[in-house]
Amino acid sequence: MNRFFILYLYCKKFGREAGMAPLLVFLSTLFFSSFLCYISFKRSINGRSPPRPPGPKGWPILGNLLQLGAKPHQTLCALSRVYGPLFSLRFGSVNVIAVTSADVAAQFLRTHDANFSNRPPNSGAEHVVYNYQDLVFAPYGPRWRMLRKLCALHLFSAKALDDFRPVRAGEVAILANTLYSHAQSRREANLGELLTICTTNALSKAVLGLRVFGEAGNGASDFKELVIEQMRLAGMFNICDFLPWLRPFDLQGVVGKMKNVHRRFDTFLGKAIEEHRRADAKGDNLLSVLIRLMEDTESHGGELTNTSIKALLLDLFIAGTDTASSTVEWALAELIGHPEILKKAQTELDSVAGSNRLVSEEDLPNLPFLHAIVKETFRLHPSTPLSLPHMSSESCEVNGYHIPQNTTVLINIWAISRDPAVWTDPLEFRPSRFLPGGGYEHIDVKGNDFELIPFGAGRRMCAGLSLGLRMVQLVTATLVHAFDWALPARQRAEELDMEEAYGVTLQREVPLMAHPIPRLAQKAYINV
Ligand code: HEM
Repeated sequence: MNRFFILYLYCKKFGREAGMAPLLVFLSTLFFSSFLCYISFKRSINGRSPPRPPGPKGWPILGNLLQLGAKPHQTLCALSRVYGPLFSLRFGSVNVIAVTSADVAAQFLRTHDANFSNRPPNSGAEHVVYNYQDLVFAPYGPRWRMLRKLCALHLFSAKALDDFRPVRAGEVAILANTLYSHAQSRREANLGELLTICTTNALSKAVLGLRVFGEAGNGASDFKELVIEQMRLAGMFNICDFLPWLRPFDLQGVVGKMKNVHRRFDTFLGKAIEEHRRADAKGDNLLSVLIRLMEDTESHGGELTNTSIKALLLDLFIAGTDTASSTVEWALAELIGHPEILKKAQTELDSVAGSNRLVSEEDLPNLPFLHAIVKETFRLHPSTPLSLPHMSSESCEVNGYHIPQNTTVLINIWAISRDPAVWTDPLEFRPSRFLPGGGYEHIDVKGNDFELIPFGAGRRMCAGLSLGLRMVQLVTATLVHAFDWALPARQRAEELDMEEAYGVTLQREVPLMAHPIPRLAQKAYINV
């Protein structure tokens, strides 16, 4: 700015002395208008039109895709040490923003929540869940609202949770009984596998009125394979989602597999709907309720169709089973590695539930240390480390940066809950931090405290939070109360592998294998 002004004065002085009035007017005008242009340019850079967030340079065409590595949540956390808690990336032709601090996450999911309530397009939503007819990928609007309301009322409300309480108790008792027989025959248990069976059956009984794992003759084994295949596909990275001109080629064969899974799911769910219809949809499971509601078009404006019901059921199985079971598996692995914390939790459970029966949901309000263990597990091992992606509907300004329309936003839940600026000794498993006097007793997992958001936050936060949380608390409590745990021969607790494997949910790289050792009276395990 000073340079323009000095030049202007210089021109004025020497021009006048040389009798060059017309030239002087011309030059002064030129310099003055340049000066104004310069000012407005600087303003547009600094003020009105803010810059894009910083970020690593990418490759031509692919952008930063190749830099993500096998564990993108860890890579993005490392990049935030260089570029700060809000930085930009490019995945093929898609603009992406990564967020790694609680404050910035609150700006996206609270201050600008409405603008970020859509999900970016992806092949899974198109080919598996009936072309965005489901709840997880539905565009933010009336249909999404209707599906969310239906689930909130008939599956996740306090009344629905109470109605299905015996179902969860029954499945947890079957799990305890199975572990007891492992103990009797001195077999080690594959915890991940048994927990997936338990959570999926508890959900499928509430949703379809049947146990999809472990019962012959109802297509259950086919369904089991399907759930597993779908989870594998959901964890795969389809490069064509980011380079749309590659779509016709399906380079990784992902779309072909998705279509196959979709067809099989469709047949299974179509049959389930037919059977429920034949039985006049009299049951109290969610599918019966939805079929009854479908007849009453006024209640849903014609939006509830056979297809949207199937899409919703698919969502519930994909979103609601592995999330809960992997969290419990991590909790138990941490407890085996910290025997003094396991002991303290057992003492609390014994004092509330005794040793003649399994712990029940009615006991949960009296187990503060158990709740602290669950929170600490969600903090260190959030089951969806990058949450689900959000997308901006319009361009906007966040934290002084310009975010263009249709930008994908990845909230790194994993990095946020390990942020050393917020958490003391962030990598230590220390549940007592959530107890009174522990420094973090005010923090909850329900989307209000952005330092810990395993279920996300804002309008698109987890629809099944109430059920997921209840299930994780009950199953963890049961494993801790009913058994002591020993690792297979020669494996020492302090050497237990805690490596993560990235996928649709944050699984353990090495499945947790352990020997259950019953610690309650025998009758507690056989009353199934
Ligand atoms: C430990 C258990 C669970 C965890 C940690 C978890 C976590 C999450 C997260 C992080 C999201 C994305 C939120 C966002 O986009 O901001 C989500 C979405 C969702 N979850 Fe869960 N979840 C769990 C259990 C469940 C269960 C049991 C169900 C249903 C049976 C469920 C159904 C859903 C649905 C339908 C959505 C999409 C919501 C929408 O787009 O409006 N989740 N969950």
